[in-house]
Amino acid sequence: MFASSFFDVKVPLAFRTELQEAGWVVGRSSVHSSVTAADGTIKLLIKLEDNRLVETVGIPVTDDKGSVRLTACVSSQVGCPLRCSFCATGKGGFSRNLKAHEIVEQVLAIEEVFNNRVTNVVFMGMGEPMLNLKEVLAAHRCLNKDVQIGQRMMTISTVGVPNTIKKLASHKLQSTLALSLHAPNQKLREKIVSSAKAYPLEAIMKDCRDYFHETSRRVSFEYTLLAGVNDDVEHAKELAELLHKWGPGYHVNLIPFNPIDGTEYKRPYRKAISIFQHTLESSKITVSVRQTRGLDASAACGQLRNEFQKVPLASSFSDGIQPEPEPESEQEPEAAVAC
Ligand SMILES: C[S@@+](CC[C@H](N)C(=O)[O-])C[C@H]1O[C@@H](n2cnc3c(N)ncnc32)[C@H](O)[C@@H]1O
Ligand code: SF4
Repeated sequence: MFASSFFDVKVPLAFRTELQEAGWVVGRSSVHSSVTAADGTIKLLIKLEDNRLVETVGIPVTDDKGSVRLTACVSSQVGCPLRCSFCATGKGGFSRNLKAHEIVEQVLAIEEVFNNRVTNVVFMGMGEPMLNLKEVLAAHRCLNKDVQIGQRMMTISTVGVPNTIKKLASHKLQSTLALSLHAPNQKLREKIVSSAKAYPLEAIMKDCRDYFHETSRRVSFEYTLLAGVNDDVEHAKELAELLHKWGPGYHVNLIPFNPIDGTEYKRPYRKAISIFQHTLESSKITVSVRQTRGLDASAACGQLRNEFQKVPLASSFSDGIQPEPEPESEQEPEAAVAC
């Protein structure tokens, strides 16, 4: 689709020289394949120099005035070692960290494919950015200084790795921190997120509060809604209480579960999503619901790569969590989302 040397063409010489002096071979990634949705969202499988594959998603959104925002959702690792119970990337296992230039290349690939400038970058693709913080920070610097993407237009998403939020805060970036919470209490979080035991909720909330105080950038909490597991009104009320205890400066982004192979989790019905949202809003919490995008095939993060690499999946449910029977409703669950 584009030449393997696109990195050489787009990235300023100074940064390339810096990388090459550090011993990195750059400009080797290429597009292996892509899936295009009716709404214009494109998911790319990027082939790295060692033939490993990572996913990158380009999401174009046109606002009321007709201007297009193009968001690149980039991967920071090949796979992920943290194995959250609902995530296809985690189920596919972990191979290695990405180098900074491999992250930057994903953004350039999206620009190439869309023939347009990327305006926003979210580190929400495959992998845990905080386990690869040095390279993520180097990529962030290059994207900001050389590819000219504003720091405020970038978001770093983490499920929480001890001591890394403080480290990120010390860099005083003007970027948003997104914390993947998924539960309003420690007990439930441990069932959904296998790494939760190592970083108790209280400590996470304290570090997020400090991040807000040090950077003045709001923290966004990602909450993947799993039917019958964490989507009850009581969970929403408990979440609102938790955020008020540690706020202000918080926002909640609800992500309806995107079905993947190898789990029994289900996507909540629209009505349940809307009740959860309104419960938070009536407690004065600002909320967004991740929009449905058109990539219904292999849309969940990591799923397309797993299909191509025929990755054997780790076992399904985390201990003790069982979905409730589907509610009787005439409404269908929403279609799958991208990224
Ligand atoms: C793929 S992770 C990458 C960034 C980081 N590792 C994290 O967990 O925040 C980005 C977001 O995707 C969400 N996610 C992963 N698999 C999902 C699925 N099957 N359905 C909905 N959201 C999912 C995660 O909860 C997380 O908030
Ligand atoms: S949700 Fe994030 S941390 Fe969890 S397995 Fe997936 S990529 Fe890793």
